[in-house]
Order: sequence, then C-alpha cells, then structure tokens
Amino acid sequence: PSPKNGTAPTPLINYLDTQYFGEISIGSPAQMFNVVFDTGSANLWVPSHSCSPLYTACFTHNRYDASKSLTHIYNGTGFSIQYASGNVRGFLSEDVVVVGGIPVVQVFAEATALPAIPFIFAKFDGVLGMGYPDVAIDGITPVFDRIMSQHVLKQNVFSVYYSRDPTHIPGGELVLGGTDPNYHTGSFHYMNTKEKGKWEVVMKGVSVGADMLFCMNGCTAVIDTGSSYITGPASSISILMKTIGAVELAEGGYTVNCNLVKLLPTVAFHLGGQEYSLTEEDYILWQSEFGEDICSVTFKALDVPPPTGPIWILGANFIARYYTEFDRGNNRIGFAQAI
Ligand SMILES: CC(C)(C)OC(=O)N[C@@H]1CNC[C@H](C(=O)N(Cc2cccc(Cl)c2Cl)C2CC2)C1
Repeated sequence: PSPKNGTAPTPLINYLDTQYFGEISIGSPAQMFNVVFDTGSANLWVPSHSCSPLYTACFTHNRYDASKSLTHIYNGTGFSIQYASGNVRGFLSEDVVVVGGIPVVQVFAEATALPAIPFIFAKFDGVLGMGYPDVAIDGITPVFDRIMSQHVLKQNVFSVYYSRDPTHIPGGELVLGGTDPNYHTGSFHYMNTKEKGKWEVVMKGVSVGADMLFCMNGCTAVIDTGSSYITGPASSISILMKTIGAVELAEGGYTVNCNLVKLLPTVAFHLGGQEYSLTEEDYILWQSEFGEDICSVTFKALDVPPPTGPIWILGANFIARYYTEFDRGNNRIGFAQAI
C-alpha cells in the first residue's frame, strides 16, 4: 500500500519528555513493538523470544518470536551493539517490518542479551536506527534506505516532532517522506551534514545569555533523536553549570534552586547561520517529588575522544523546541519552530 500523498506518519508516545517511541510491526501475523526512531544509530533490534530468562529487561518488553511468523527468514549471524551503558547482543533475522504502513523485508537483530541498566528503564522495546548506512553495524541496509528504494515517498526525507507537554496527544510524530505543517511554524533553515553518513553538522558556537562561551572555533553537533538530553564536553558543561549556579548531585546530574529558574539565561546553539536558543523552560526538568520540587538541568557532560569529538549532542529537549527535517536526498538537516 503506497502511503497517502507520498508521506507516511507514525504517532509517537512521549514518556516523561525523555523517551519518544512509536509502533512498528514485524512478521506475519504482525507482532507489535514500540521502538525509538534513533538518528544516532542505523540498526533495528528488538528483544528476542529466545532471550535468556536471566535478562529481566527482556521479560518486561515485547519479544519477537520467529517460530510464529510465516514470513521469517533465518539468518543467525551474531550481532552486538556497544552502547555507552552496556552492550546488546543477539543474532540476525529477516522478516517483513511495517513502519508507518510501509512494508519492507528487513534484516534486524533479535536481542538475546539485554543489560538491565539502562533497558529496565526503557518504556520502548527496541531501537529503529534512522542513521545513514555508514553507521550500520554488519553493513545491514537500514530500514529507511529500504523504504527509499521502493520509491513510494514524495521526498527522501523524514521529520520529527517531539511534544514538550506530556498531556499532549500524540506525544510526537515521525513523518516519512515529508513534514507535518500542524507541528511547525515559520520557515525551515537548512544546513548540510558535516560529513556524508552522519546526522551531524558544524556548530559555530554556544552562547549563554549574551556571551559566546563554548565551541568558539567551531565544533560538531550531532542531532540525535534517540538521546533524551543535550550533552557537551565535560569542561564546557562544568563551566555552564557554574555560570547558571547549578550544583552537581551525587549521581552526576545537576540541579538548580527552583525559585531561581526564571532568572536563568538563554543558551543558544549557533548552527547554519541561525541561533537556536533554549530558555530555562526548555532545559530545566521541573519535578515535584514527595511534595518538594526538584529542578534538574537537562545538559549532561559527555566527552567523546577525537577524531569524532569534541561533540555536542542535541537530543530530545532540543528537537522538542525545533521541529527537525532529516533530508537524505540533499544530505542536509532543516529546523523550524516547533508548535
Ligand atoms: C556506535 C553506536 C552503537 C551506533 O551508537 C549508538 O547506537 N548510539 C545511540 C545514539 N542515540 C541514543 C542511543 C541511546 O542512548 N539509547 C539508550 C537510551 C536512550 C534514552 C533513554 C533510554 Cl531509557 C535509553 Cl536505554 C538507545 C535507545 C536509543 C545510543
């Protein structure tokens, strides 16, 4: 079934403004999974029915059962994806995957070893990488590349809307083949990806209030729909935290006094000739726990060694403010004000 007017929307669920995921199916009859559409990776994996009972994270999630799918094709090649927090191991299978109503025959990984940290905190079952084939492990053709080769999309782009308001339904939307005017306003500003094969751009600086404090000589910004927060080099983040008067908590996060939140400066990311600013509303996570308010800062320190780093990762709280179009046809990224 070719998508209507060449675009295919998938509604997303917003879990605590930190996890945005949508439903896909794998197999015949359809087995449903909630996946993060992650521009920072390029593989599809879901928990496997043959996941060992030692892995709690498998049993709190939907698992793919190859024996129940008439269209399953055996592969069996080993698979491992190294996350910062641990690695996911399993083996490859092939089956019909349906995303936004578009079916593709896809090689994906069945996870048989899923580390409890962090995946017991995941509300999603698996990850559908929306990155370039260059990032795909085992050289597997990514889902979006398979969809593009069907020539059913009006444009070889996909767009992401993440809502900031947890009560807003849907909590977000992925559109394959175009953008959704209901969720952006004003015009798009485009910038070319830094090097072909990654959703990253050259950033010209990061300013706090009126002062350009970081990345003055240019650095790399990764636009990562699968990351919850914004990360920057640890040295920059610690200066930023001092500047806004945040204090570091035991487990590494930062908090500010909730009474001072309204006084916090705007942080702006200089990308492609525009300044993309985040106000305290965009970067403070205000939580009331046991009657007391905790205001945590959603910037995290992450040092990525050269030559990849130093990088800033612009994740969900950036995308929630700036509707993002990922343009494979022109190897560029576009931002517009999100509604
Ligand atoms: C090098 C390579 C392995 C390709 O790098 C990546 O895949 N890099 C990925 C880049 N995008 C974010 C991914 C990530 O951190 N998680 C974990 C996560 C994120 C938010 C919230 C939760 Cl609960 C969790 Cl578990 C995947 C689920 C998206 C790693």
